[in-house]
Amino acid sequence: ASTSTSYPGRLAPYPPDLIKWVRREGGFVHEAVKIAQDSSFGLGLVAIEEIPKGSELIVLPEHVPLRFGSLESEGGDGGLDSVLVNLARHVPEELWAMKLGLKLLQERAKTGSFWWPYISSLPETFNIPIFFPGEDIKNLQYAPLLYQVNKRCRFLLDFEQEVKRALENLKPNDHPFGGQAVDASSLGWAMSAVSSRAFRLYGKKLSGEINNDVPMMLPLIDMCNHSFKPNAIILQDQDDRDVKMLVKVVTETGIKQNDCLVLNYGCLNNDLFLLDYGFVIPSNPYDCIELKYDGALLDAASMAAGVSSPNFSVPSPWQKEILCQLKLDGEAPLLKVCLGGSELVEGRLLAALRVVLASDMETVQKLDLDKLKSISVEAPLGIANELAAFRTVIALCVIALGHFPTKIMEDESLLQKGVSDSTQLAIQFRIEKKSVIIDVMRDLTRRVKLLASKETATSQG
Ligand SMILES: C[S@@+](CC[C@H](N)C(=O)[O-])C[C@H]1O[C@@H](n2cnc3c(N)ncnc32)[C@H](O)[C@@H]1O
Repeated sequence: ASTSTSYPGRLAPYPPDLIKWVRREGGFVHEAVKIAQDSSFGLGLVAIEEIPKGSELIVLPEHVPLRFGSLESEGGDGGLDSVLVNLARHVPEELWAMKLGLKLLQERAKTGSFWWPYISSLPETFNIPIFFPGEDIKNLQYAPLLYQVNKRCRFLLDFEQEVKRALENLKPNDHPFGGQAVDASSLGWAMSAVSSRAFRLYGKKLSGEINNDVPMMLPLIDMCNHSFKPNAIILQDQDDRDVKMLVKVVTETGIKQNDCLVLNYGCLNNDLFLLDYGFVIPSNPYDCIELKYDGALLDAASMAAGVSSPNFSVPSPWQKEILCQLKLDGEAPLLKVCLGGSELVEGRLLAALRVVLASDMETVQKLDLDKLKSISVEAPLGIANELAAFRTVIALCVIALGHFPTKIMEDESLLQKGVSDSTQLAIQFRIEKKSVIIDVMRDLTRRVKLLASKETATSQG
């Protein structure tokens, strides 16, 4: 019970010891691995002694991970419920977490579930945007994320009705959730539990085929917090004795005493970290902002940047042709483009700017698209063209910054006053988005200065 007291806010006040459970089920847990309170990230796994690089930390036998079509013969009883399978068909692919969430809810409701030791130690609540008060959803101040949050909330409300209809006239024995009521809030709990803890790994799908993208919840392993500089990785291995797939966590670096064990959840932007996990990473190198490729907006930005008569709204036919190849024009275009992240300016946008701001068709057509898309290929259409393209992006950044109703300084002083957890997350999120824009502007300004000095040097020479 002494370790149980360090599980605040878990489904059961005193969940069973997860490490013991994994070992009892035939899994392996390194003796120096313990569950501990991580100062700011909830619970985490900690090494209580030094562990050398390449050591196995945790090995889960095949029947321990929880998947939609879990190997019932080993863990639970009976096959997958047909009501559950039918309900899962209503879940769009992008909300895959809800599908596995249905299975989680079923196991949560089942008396004596094989996974109860695991489920009872899951958080009782999740601080992610679908649960934010309306005011804090607005506080995010960033339209693409507001759109995603609203979409998920709407889905949960519709799905609640779908579930109610499916459960209406069922006999108690056929009820997939043991007769318990399921509403948008419990569905939201399950979707968040999965989105914040599941990993997509190799596994058998319901059809029996092996797939490398099967979402599963990995008891104990999912106590590892995230870092872009992980000291451990997940590996999958076949058991020596038979063909079962084991899931392992292995150290990637030597681990010092008292270090937390951290995995990389993925090179994700802050939108996904916030939506799925409920946290925001400061100075996240993968964070970016989304813009819509829009001729009128680009004309305005480019005029503000000093281009006398930009023609983004009415590109000439040869330019239009290239824009179609970039999927920025033509049938079913993909108009969402990004600034920031590892690319700085999304290749498709950069190529479009270079092409539409160029006047000489032949020079453009001599170059392949990959060169036009790459920021590391310097000024492929000449310095003046590159300067106009970069200045247009800087002006786009100014416009994008203007869409945020508050300045970073105001946000910071709000945070200092002390606010609720959800307000704090929303404010941190928008500070990071604005920082991305400012960083892009800073980088491009530096490039513009360098290019301008080269242009002067050339013209003087
Ligand atoms: C897979 S669980 C890890 C275990 C979790 N800390 C717990 O208490 O159960 C993922 C959750 O841990 C927290 N977390 C993990 N890494 C984090 C990080 N780098 N910054 C902030 N929170 C983090 C978030 O709440 C996230 O949703």
